[in-house]
Amino acid sequence: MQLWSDAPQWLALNQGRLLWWPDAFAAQADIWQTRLAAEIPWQQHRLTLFGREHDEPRLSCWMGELSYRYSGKTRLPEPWHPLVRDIARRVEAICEQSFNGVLLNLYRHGQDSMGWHADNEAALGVNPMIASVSLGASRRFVLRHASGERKEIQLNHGSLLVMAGEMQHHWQHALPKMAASEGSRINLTFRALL
Ligand SMILES: O=C(O)CCC(=O)C(=O)O
Ligand SMILES: [Fe+2]
Repeated sequence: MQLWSDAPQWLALNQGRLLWWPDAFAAQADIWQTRLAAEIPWQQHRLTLFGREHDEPRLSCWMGELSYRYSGKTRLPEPWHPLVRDIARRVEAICEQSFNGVLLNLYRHGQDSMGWHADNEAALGVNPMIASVSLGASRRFVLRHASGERKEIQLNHGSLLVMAGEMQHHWQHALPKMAASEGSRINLTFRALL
């Protein structure tokens, strides 16, 4: 599924919906990427897989007003960075929804990734809206429904993707590994915690 347009459009999914706007922040994307790469306090977190600890294959930073518990760990929030707060306000205006936290991810190269998961923590509420801004290297975002149905979106520099409706109950998503030579990518996923 690859759609190009200069206006946001809602894509109806089986049990969920997506807002996809490839050019949402095309004009600001370069400067945002440069500043966030340099100014965010990026952290290397560890994850436990089959009883063994590993570095997560990306750097990240949880920012906002509340602690966030996911994957069995509690993350204390970094205070809002002024630029991230500015991006949040723009995303809120498009989504007509307010957000009180954002998970920032830094994929340093193509071998950094995120495995299959749903953003379904209880703290996000029943049918959360999650708004994702992508900066830098274009990466494949893959979705799979419980029935086996799959979708794929190429998350390009400056794009906005919003997941909404009941999709976190029925779909998982992932950012697969690619060639190591891929450039770096920053992703911001805005969330509203209860
Ligand atoms: O990097 C992405 O586009 C996906 C990030 C994601 O799914 C998450 O942070 O929960
Ligand atoms: Fe996610």
